[in-house]
Amino acid sequence: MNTLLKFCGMTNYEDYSKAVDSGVDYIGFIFAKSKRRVNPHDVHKWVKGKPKKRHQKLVGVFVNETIETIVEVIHACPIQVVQLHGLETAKYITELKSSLPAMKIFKTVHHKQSGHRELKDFKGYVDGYIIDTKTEDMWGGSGIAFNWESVPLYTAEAMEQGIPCFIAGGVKVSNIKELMNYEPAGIDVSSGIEEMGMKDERKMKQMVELTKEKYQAPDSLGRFGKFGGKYVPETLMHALEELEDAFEAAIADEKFFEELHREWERYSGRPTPLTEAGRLSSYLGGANIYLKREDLNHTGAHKINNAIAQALLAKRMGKNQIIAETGAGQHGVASATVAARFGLTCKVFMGEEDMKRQELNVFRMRLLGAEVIPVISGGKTLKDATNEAIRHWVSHVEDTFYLIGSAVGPHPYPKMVREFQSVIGRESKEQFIKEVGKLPDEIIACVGGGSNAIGMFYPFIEDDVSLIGVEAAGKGVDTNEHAATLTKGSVGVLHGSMSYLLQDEWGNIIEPYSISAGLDYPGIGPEHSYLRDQGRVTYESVTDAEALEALQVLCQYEGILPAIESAHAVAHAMKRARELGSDAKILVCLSGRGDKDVHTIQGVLGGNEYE
Ligand SMILES: O=C(O)c1ccccc1N[C@@H]1O[C@H](COP(=O)(O)O)[C@@H](O)[C@H]1O
Repeated sequence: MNTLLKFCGMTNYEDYSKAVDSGVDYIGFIFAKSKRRVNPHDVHKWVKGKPKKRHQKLVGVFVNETIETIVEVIHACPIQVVQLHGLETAKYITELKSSLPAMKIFKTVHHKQSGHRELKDFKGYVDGYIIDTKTEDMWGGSGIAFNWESVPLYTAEAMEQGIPCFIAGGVKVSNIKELMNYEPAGIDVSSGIEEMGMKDERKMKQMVELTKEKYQAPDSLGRFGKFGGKYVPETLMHALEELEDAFEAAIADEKFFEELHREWERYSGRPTPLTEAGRLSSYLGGANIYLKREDLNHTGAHKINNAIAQALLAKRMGKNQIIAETGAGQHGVASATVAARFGLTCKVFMGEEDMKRQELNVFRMRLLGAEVIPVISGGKTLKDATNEAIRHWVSHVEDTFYLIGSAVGPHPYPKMVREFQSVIGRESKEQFIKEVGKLPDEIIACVGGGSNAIGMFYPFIEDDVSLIGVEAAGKGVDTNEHAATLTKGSVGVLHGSMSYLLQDEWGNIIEPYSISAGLDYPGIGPEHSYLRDQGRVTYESVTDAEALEALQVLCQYEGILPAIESAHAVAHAMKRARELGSDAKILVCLSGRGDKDVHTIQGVLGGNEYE
């Protein structure tokens, strides 16, 4: 579990700059009476001189200050969190919030016997707590620790309120591990990172290292252990390097994210809701199921998250033509949509078999102005469409951006798609903690190439949560008609990266099968192969019949028609809900809606039983 870390009391540009470089989550400035007190105009200059990293938040610390002064400080420098370190009351906080409605407020509670009860007074008023030692003459920054045996009580109360609780007071490199045994959500340090009145770079780095259990994949070559990499013709190497540079520069650029978030919010409709499936859960009689509603995105699935981001990247790189491959048609529709939105031309490669299964989506892509190119090689499905798209890219690499729709392909695509789809997991985490007061026990997502799953899992990878990917078992994993790559496959190279594949003993791809076009892929994103081998994610499989049954149950108990792909995740969640007790909470990524599948479903179920 990752512990949040705050470094407080920066008094000069050098110290602030070291804190930014350390990667710490929160950086604090003292605006109260203290040897560390700073002037907001200096803070403004320092931050302008060295912008913070995207995930970092700047905190202003105040003690029993007037609201007018806090507002003045906030207008003078870019603070995102106000830390109230004195005797401020809930009434005072309400007034402060009416002057600064968007501001996050952390309240310090000074430790005393049963101090955790005091947190109840601030329930609903604040966004986080700091627990610190009070000495006779200092409100904070004393370097003195309190008895950490009380830490779990504070943490539990804050968890119940769905917000983090930081432990402060006398934390040093030498005792931080001891504190971490009490599992605080966050740690706040000021004097413990100082050496002769200045912040010490080495101490900061050590603290970050001691608190973060970092999941660091892929490596600089794009490898997730032995998986991933770049297995492409020489002609594409330069294009991939150029793409990697552009992607890394974009994700370090706040402006790129500002534009991306604006598009996600105002064009696609993010954040998507978290829906408690109450009737479904009661029907199953076990765990509570929650659905992350990616089906409510513009164009009906999670695919648009990544398509918007890659299209913005294409524009940034000055490439006006995009190409895409599609199986179910959802990524094709998403690509055609963003091409229209951003004024790009779009060619979509689609297997002829999939074109028949997804006739309406083909029409929709054409309506959106895209050219849909039928692929007639191989099984005429997603693998063949991807082959054809790569072939086209090789000969048009100068002005063409290949917008890959899943976490597959050569580096940097798996990392890039994970980054852009992680919005699913980040939002879910925040929503779940807010609504349920803790993290889910299990998270379930369907896996074809694996983009909705990795987007959902990645932000939870270091948390104590079970992660389950669900593959398509088609007519059964013991038949020849399935797409269960991780359950039945072996390691090989496909579409530019190493991963598990469905292949015969000579390395020829075995045609996959699933009722859902989106899961009908013989490979899987390399990170899923890695996570499976590491044992961090468990992969299960669900048959066509089980998925269709789950689809009907979700329709009838919740009024939600899922995509057949997503119904695989729902089917496994139904199994698990029955196995787990009623205290358990399951989060399912409902990756897309089923309108596109009505024709297929009707074909299997017949039209009459629902009259
Ligand atoms: O650090 C200060 O000078 C300070 C002054 C007034 C209020 C709060 C202050 N700092 C807070 O104290 C703790 C950490 O202290 P330490 O690690 O024991 O030195 C932290 O919450 C700071 O925000």
